[in-house]
Amino acid sequence: MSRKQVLVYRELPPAQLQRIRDEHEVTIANPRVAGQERAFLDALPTAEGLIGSSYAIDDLLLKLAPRLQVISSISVGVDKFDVDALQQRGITLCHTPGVLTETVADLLFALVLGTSRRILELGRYVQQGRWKRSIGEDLYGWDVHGKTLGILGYGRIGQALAQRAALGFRMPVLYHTRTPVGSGLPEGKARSASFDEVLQRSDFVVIVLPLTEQTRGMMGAAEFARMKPGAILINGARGPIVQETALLDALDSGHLRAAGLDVFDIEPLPQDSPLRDHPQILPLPHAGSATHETRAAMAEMATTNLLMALRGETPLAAYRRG
Ligand SMILES: NC(=O)C1=CN([C@@H]2O[C@H](COP(=O)(O)OP(=O)(O)OC[C@H]3O[C@@H](n4cnc5c(N)ncnc54)[C@H](OP(=O)(O)O)[C@@H]3O)[C@@H](O)[C@H]2O)C=CC1
Ligand SMILES: O=CC(=O)O
Repeated sequence: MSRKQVLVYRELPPAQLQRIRDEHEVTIANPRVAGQERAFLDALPTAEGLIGSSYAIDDLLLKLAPRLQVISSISVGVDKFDVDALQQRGITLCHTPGVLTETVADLLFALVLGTSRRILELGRYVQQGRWKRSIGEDLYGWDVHGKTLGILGYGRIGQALAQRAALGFRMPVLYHTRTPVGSGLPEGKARSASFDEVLQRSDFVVIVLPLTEQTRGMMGAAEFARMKPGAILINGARGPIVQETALLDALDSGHLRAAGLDVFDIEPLPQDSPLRDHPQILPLPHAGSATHETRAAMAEMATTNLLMALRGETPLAAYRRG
């Protein structure tokens, strides 16, 4: 089999890089790192395979890469890619579903606990030397067990989150999804509900949807107004699903109690963003899948996808719009 040109546009563990080098010629250039964008653009005209993530690959960029056969994303979400343009050009898009599901669900549940029990605020209180006597009501949190958890998007991660909530914390679960799906839980633990019912009845609304034309901006002022007073919003999906200004208004007015955000409209979050230091926001740096074990598994799966597709084999996970 002939060796092909592979452009690696995000860091890969050495073992995975070596697997690619064993079969192909490799160029490493991360366009998000200062000084590497030129090398990235220069490598596109000859690139036959691309592996990386977190960088928009649109039609304009694809025009610069006429030999491209495969893109392997080190992510499950594929919103950074112009999927229609890829399909028209016959380029295979691979991603990493499944290997990160449980890890992301763990982090989403950490945001549920962290917002309601005010973990960030209480930790800072101790670190700043302000803990001089037993804390009072002004620092109390709110119970999580027994509260209603609403999930927008009931796919792999949504269902893993529901298991934690329903079985571990006795939380009634309401879920909203596009295609009807069973709860996967014992009778009475979770049920499907309309978008409105999830908003109106849930104490926590967790977003685990893909970013698409239908979901972009889906949570705005009208949707926050329909949420229960004192409810908490968790966004573990993609920033642009939430209208950030409307969220700030809903928090500042006191209608929503708190928000746990792993994702933002612009990432990394700009230094002057009002979401960065907001007292009711628990912000994380898009860390859903960021454990040693899971990032290693994602890199391995993405590398396997790339190598299989370049050999003409069916990769472990090729993405096609349904
Ligand atoms: N914070 C982080 O670090 C991470 C974030 N993510 C985000 O989580 C998302 C979900 O991942 P995963 O669970 O593996 O994906 P899945 O494809 O398994 O689940 C997505 C679910 O959303 C549903 N859905 C899609 N569009 C709509 C809509 N318009 N209205 C209602 N439901 C809809 C899907 O239904 P249907 O079957 O009908 O399409 C499906 O049930 C990813 O796309 C990514 O954006 C993922 C990993 C890490
Ligand atoms: O956000 C991460 C992903 O895998 O998608």
